[in-house]
Amino acid sequence: NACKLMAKQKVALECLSYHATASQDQTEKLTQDAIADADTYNLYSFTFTDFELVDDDTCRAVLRMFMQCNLVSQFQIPYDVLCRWVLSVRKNYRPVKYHNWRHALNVAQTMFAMLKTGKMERFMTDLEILGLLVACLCHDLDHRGTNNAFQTKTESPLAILYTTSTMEHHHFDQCVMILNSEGNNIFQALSPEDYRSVMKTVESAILSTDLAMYFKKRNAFLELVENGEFDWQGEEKKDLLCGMMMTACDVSAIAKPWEVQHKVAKLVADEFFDQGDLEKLQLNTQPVAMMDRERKDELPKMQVGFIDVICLPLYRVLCDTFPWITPLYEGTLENRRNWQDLAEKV
Ligand SMILES: CCCOc1ccc(S(=O)(=O)N2CCN(C)CC2)cc1-c1nc(CC)cc(=O)[nH]1
Repeated sequence: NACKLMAKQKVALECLSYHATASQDQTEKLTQDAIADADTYNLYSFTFTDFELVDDDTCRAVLRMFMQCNLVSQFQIPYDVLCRWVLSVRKNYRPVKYHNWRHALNVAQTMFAMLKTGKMERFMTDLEILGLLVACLCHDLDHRGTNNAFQTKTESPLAILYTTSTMEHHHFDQCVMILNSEGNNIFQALSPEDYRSVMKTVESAILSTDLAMYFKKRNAFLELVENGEFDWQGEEKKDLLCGMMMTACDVSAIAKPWEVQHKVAKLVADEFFDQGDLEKLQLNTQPVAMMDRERKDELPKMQVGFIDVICLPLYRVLCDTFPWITPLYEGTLENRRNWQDLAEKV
């Protein structure tokens, strides 16, 4: 009967989440590890890159960010629970070429730098800072290297579950699954009110990483800035600001020093081309230009378009209000010059 089926599903989910989370000995090892200071990982810089970090360093860098924001003591997160949770989040990223754990780490580090070096933390409560870092680390969980359109076209189970922002809803689901797994609930000491509030911040932040949502929110955000908004308090304004910050972090590879941007763009392109191959083979359809490896010579021109349509307008409006994040705008402008040079050469 239905009751029995529900019980079976609950057991299956618990079993799945057991296998989806970090092992006890991995957790114990990380819990014992000494954590280097923030400058060792270059965490306060907008030119941070993960390239020279070994996998275990990436987890230690995350622990360092949580400690620098004083989140562990502020929200009484048991340290072993935080270690297990970081390892479980890493475990639930797939080894796809771009949307993998390293991308999540880079997005979280940019958020850390925007809050600290960019001085944006002054507009955020500690609970919002906790929610934003958790959202960055979880925002692409279990990404398969294919986009929302591909889920719809292939009638994947995810597209049947969620018709809009398909992947982003799945990423949030995965975030909740990990938090609900034994020994992984970093929010366990929060009051029911704070728990509800931080989960709202995490859900809204993860869903705002769907670029389709970004275009909608950007206009409303622009209006606030043009009307001279300055305190950003109040749920709706804060939600808009957090959404813009999430997109700014999500695309921040575009602002990195050229050799970093160039390498990351190749990872993005390789993942897009893999999807294009799938569409040609599985769907027998012609992929869009950015996913068609036969049109890779148009890549520099597409990057200039990406910068002009998505990145520069966002960084410009954010820098107008929060001038200390100008390195993101300047880095993007520099890379526009580099991509434009390559586009003219072809
Ligand atoms: C590097 C390979 C080519 O990469 C791109 C090509 C085109 C565009 S686009 O702005 O024209 N646009 C975006 C919205 N789509 C719905 C339609 C196409 C963006 C990128 C791109 N995206 C990311 C984010 C994953 C990172 C990055 O570096 N480049």
